Formats: sequence, C-alpha cells, structure tokens
Amino acid sequence: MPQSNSKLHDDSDGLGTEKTTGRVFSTTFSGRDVTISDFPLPEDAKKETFPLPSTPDIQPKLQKKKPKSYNRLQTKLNSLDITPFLDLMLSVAHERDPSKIIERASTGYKGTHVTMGAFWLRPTKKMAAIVTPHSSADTMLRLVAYSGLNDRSPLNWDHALGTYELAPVTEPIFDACQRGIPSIGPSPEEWDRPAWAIKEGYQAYSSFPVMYNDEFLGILSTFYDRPMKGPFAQLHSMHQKMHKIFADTVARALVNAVAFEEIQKLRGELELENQLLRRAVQEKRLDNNLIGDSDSLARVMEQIDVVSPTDASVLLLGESGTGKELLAEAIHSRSTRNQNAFVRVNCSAIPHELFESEFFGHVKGSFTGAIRDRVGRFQMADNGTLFLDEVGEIPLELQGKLLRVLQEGTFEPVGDERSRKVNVRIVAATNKDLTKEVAAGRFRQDLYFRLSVFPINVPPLRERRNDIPLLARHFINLAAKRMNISAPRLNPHHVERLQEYNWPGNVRELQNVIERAVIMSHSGNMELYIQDNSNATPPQEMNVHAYPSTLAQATPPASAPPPQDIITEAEWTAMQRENIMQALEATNWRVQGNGGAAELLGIKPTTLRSRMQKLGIEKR
Ligand SMILES: Nc1ncnc2c1ncn2[C@@H]1O[C@H](COP(=O)(O)OP(=O)(O)OP(=O)(O)O)[C@@H](O)[C@H]1O
Repeated sequence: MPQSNSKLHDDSDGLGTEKTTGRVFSTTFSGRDVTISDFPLPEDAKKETFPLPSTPDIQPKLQKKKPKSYNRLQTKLNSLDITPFLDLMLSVAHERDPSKIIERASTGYKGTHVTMGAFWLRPTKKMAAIVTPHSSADTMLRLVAYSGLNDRSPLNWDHALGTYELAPVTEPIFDACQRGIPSIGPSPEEWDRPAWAIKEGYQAYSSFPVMYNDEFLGILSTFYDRPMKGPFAQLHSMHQKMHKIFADTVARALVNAVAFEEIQKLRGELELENQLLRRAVQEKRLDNNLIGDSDSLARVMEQIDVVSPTDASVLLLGESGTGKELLAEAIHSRSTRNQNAFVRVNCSAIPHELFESEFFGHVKGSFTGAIRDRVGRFQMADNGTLFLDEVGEIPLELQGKLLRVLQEGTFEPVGDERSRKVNVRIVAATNKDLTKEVAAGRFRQDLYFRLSVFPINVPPLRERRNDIPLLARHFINLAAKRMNISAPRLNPHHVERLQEYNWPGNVRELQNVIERAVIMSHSGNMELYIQDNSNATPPQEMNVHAYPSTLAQATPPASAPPPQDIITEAEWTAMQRENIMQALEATNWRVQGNGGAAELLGIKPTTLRSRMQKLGIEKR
C-alpha cells in the first residue's frame, strides 16, 4: 500500500545549505548522507505489489453543501487534457540521450496545485553517464532535476534557502521508495513536514520510486501547495497514476539510453581497436616482409616514405625478383588509400585480346564468351591503388586507352557506352628499360612520362649483399614454420657462400635456394646448393621468362656435396664461436630461460656455459 509518513525529521539544518551552480546536488539530511544501508531491505519487499489507491468519489458532502464548487471541480476534472502528458511520455520513451531524458523529466511536473517536482538518482555505475558515481558507491541520492511552479524554470525558482537550493528527500520517503513503495502525504496532518516544506508552503506530496526490474534507480516527487484531500483527493489520485507512468517511463528510457550510449561507446572503441589492429597488422606485415638493412635498400625506403602519402604515380624499375611488388604494397600501405583495395595486374600474363576487358570490365554479351558482366581492375581499385606489374608488356594499341584513364579518370567497359569515373593511384613496375622501348617505338612516350612521375630504382641483390644473411634467416624461418619443423641453423660458412653468389634471380632466387635447403636439412643442419656463377654477368634486362628456373639451375648433383664444402677444425671452431656470439647478442646475453641463448641454440644452458668457457667467450 502507498505509505504516508508518520515519522519525519525536521531537517532544516540538513538541507545541503551549500550553494551550487550546477543542477546536481548531494542529498543530505540530518547532517549526513542518506545511505541505502541505513534502510535494510526486507527479504520479500521486491516481491510485493503496490497497487495505487482507487479513485475516490468526490465527496457526496461537497455535492450537497456546495453544489457550485462541486460542479466546477467536476467540470475541471472532466475537461482535464492529458495530451501534453502523453506527448511528454512518448518523447521520453523515444529519447536516446540520458541527459535529455533528465531535462524532460524536469518539465513533467506541471499540474494543478503542483508547486515543485524533484528527481533524485542513485549514482550507480549504471548511471555513471548521468551522475558521477560517489565514493560511497551507489548509496547516495543526487538531485538531478527539479522544477518550480508552472513555467518557472529552476534557474528562476526562488526557494526559501536561495536559488538552486536543495530540497532533500526525507528519510521516510527514501525508506519507502528504495523498497519500491510509493510514499504519499495527502495533507500536513499525515505528513510531519520539515521546516523547509513549511516555509515553502508545501502541504502534500507524493513520491514514486524509479525502478527497473526490481532495481531502485531513484525517486520522482511532487509537492503541492494545498492538502490534496476532500474534493482534491480525486485529482491527487489521478496525478499519482500519471506519476507512476512517468516514473516507469523514465526508468525504462534511462536504462535504454544508458545502454545505448554504452553500445555506441563500445562500438566506437571496437572500431578504433580494429583500426589500430589493422594498422598493427599492416606494419607488422611490412616489417616482417621487407627485410634488409643495406644502405641501398634504406635509400629506396626513404623514397617510398616520401612518395607514399602523395597521389603521384610511381614507376619501380629493377630486375626480376628484386621485390618490386613488395615495395608497391608498401607504398599502398603507407598511403592514405590503405583502407581501400590494392589491385595487382600482371600485364605480361593477360592474353592480348582480353586486355581491355581485364582493365575496364565488360558487359554480358559484348563478345563471345562474355557470359556475364565483369568488373575491370580499374573499377576494383577505385579509391585504392592499381599495381601494373610488367607494365612494359602492355600492347601498343592499348596504351592510348590506358593513358586516357590515367589522364581523365574515366573509361568505358567493353560493350558499354556509358563512362565510369574512378579515382585510382597507379604504381607500375618493369624490368625493362622503358626508355629503350620508347626509342624502339614499342612504348608510348606520353604514357611513359605519365607513369614515371616518381621513378624508383630497386637495386639487384648482388648490389646489397649485406641484406643476404637477414633475408636468408627470414626465409629459413618462414619455410621451417610452413613445414612445422625447427628452423635449421645458418652458419657463417653458409653466409659466406650466399654472399659470394651473384643472384641473377635476386631475392626470389635466394628464397628458392633457401627453401630447398630447409627441405633437405637433417637434424638442424642445412646444405646449400648454389650453382657457382659468381663470375657470370647478369643480363641488362631480364624477366622471368627469359631465364631458366633458378631451382633447376641450382639442382645439386646426386652425389655427395663438393669437396670445397669441407671445412678445417679451426674454421669449425670459429664458426661455433660466431654462432654462440650471435645467439648471446640476440638474447642480450641471457643464457638460460625462455628465449635465452641456450634455447635459441637448442642446447642445455650448462652445455652453453662450458662451451663459452672453452671458447673464451665473455660478456663484452
Ligand atoms: N626485401 C625483401 N624482404 C623480404 N622478401 C622479399 C624482399 N624482396 C623480395 N622479397 C621476396 O622475393 C620474392 C620476389 O619479390 P617480388 O615479387 O616483389 O619481386 P618483383 O621485383 O616484383 O619480381 P617480378 O619483376 O618478377 O615481378 C617474393 O616472394 C618477395 O616476397
């Protein structure tokens, strides 16, 4: 049953006399905070239902004694327009911004004889978006909205204790509401009014708990300037029903809005995290893929850093297998287009008659075999990067069409007259000397100029031998991981041999040689099969087709390794020493434990220590 208050504190000294400029107030009374622990919850409290009072009949006495007043009141009640209330409830229910719900709540207290409305919230974690959780956790109430009589805004509302002063929730109200029970005081006799209520002229009140699924969120209260009894009991009863709807609507709207905000926040965080992860993956890919610390590769990377963020066309020039495609990917990853597609076209692999369709797409039926519409590479790369590998292989008669897209950004799919507009950044690569091709009339000069806005020369591997050990280790690890075996060791002798070789097939050939060696390795020992061509002069222009398979070139004789592979005892000791030093250096001289040098070398820490002693290895 709704409660009336029999016991009340005069809490004039607990009104929270501090003046504040905000609209959020601590609720204090009797000089202390109201805490939920002050009012232990009865076990079965939440299971009870609390019906509202049935609407009382207007006093028959009044009808008899003062028929005029009775009629006036009856007319007023009959003509009560609840449309604004319904509109307010709807707008609260649909609102997704918690602070706007609070704002609207403060406008919901209008009603005949309603002098003041107040909304207190528990500063729980759930409501953190609205009220900062208090250090005493969620046990204090805060006044988050209130309004004065009729249209007077809280700003102008002159309270006896000054503007913005707090009318605190009183103990009996709190006690009832936090158990989910409304607290009703229809007249001063049934409500032991505190001094501030007397001063303000509040004669009656009703307070409703704001509950969500048995959870007490706060209190909504209204105060009246006259006793709501006798002829006004019916009005008060109607107000209570509206009040109950108001409290329930606010509770649901608030919980939904807070949850919605939380979802938005999480979605934002997730998006950000995804972006960071994508970036991390990209950087990792770059770091993992582009191996090398030679000066010449560093110079290439400097140029890539400069040109990547621009939209300039880049022409990568270099022998086959030098890493031009990897560098093209690096340009894309470091550009502002990196969230969009990187599309590769190998111009040397497209049959002549399919070039146009490959680049620009086609519509169904435009030629024999065009059984459905096809999107061309330019369309796929819209807002991204199009990598034209082996660009020197594009037939002369198509070069004009390509030039037009590069100049105007428009093209027509085969069999379609409508132009398409695209925004594509071009990175091209070739192992041909394009100036010679231009001179020979096989490549359009205007297209050459268009493509080579920013030419980058990628040095062959033999001109950056410093990169060889790093690349070799990288490829050993990759191959071992793929084969699910532990990575065989690369010893100084291997390195020496790899660095002596001329690598006409560049990094691709090195990768092949290493992969083969890993496949053939036994118990961590690796044999390299490299054809000794150290004196061979690499051709000026080369492409993959002009060369026999490097793997075939490197096929070892079926017999045992050649005699030059045998090393002396002294060389062996030096190699061992070097190997141990490398492991120690790599682990910052940590001998044992996870990721320690002993683990790297695949031996026991005690064995490593005794070898270090034998070889005279001491920390530098
Ligand atoms: N710096 C590098 N670090 C790691 N791997 C590399 C590096 N350079 C090249 N590679 C690897 O070598 C192989 C050949 O590289 P890529 O295909 O990029 O060369 P390319 O110059 O484009 O060759 P082509 O002209 O024949 O198309 C690839 O497997 C690539 O991953």
